[in-house]
Amino acid sequence: MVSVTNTSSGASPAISARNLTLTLGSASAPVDILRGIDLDIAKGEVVALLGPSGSGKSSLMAVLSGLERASGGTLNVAGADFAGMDEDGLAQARRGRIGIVLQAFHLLPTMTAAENVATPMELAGAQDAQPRAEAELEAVGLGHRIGHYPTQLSGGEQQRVAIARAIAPRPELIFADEPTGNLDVTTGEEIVKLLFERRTASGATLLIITHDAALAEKCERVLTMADGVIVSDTKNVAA
Ligand SMILES: Nc1ncnc2c1ncn2[C@@H]1O[C@H](COP(=O)(O)OP(=O)(O)OP(=O)(O)O)[C@@H](O)[C@H]1O
Repeated sequence: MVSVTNTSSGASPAISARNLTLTLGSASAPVDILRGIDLDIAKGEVVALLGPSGSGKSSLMAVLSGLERASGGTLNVAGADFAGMDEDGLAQARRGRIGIVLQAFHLLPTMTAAENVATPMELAGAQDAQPRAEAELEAVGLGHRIGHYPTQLSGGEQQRVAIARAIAPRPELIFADEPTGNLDVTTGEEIVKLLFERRTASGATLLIITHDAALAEKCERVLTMADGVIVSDTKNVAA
């Protein structure tokens, strides 16, 4: 891997965080999980987030994606002031702006593939949720599976549905937390290829947590965390 220390600062970043902190646990036993994150991610950047288990990767992603409120600092995501919002505000701000793909798929078992993809768009008020869901399922290679329920689909197929669900609303940002963690190596490689293809088609910014060095090499930029802070930030010249 050819890498250089990152020096870019996008004119209009997709994410801008300053001294971001997250403290959880109880009042008598607080745990400082994020300990001062400063980060700018430019629009359209593809960024890998690495680091040992427990270093705070998922916690950082939860805060940046609006699933968790920061305890301190400033955070602007896709033009919205996330640090100043309560949980309802964050839920509203996430809608349509942010797509999330997790290791464990998190599809709703009582809904078909098409319903899993269309429902979030319907909740956001999209009139064309159904045709968009079907088109995105087609694009991830599941056009023949739109009426199937998650239990009728393989792990790789379920993750394709989750990718379609994340991308169909045309979000500005996609967050993926170890999206291949529950898949075998070959299926995982197919899923990464698909995620990158769909990301390229949409132009969205992508932040992906991974333990896979080969996957990190495919990203333009690699952030490494340790003990609640970012300890390195490099650009992959070859990516
Ligand atoms: N609700 C919580 N209360 C207290 N500590 C927590 C809470 N949630 C997470 N932690 C702690 O925060 C630290 C960071 O966890 P996080 O899941 O963000 O790490 P990670 O780098 O994503 O790890 P992994 O690679 O294992 O998924 C861990 O030490 C974890 O135990």
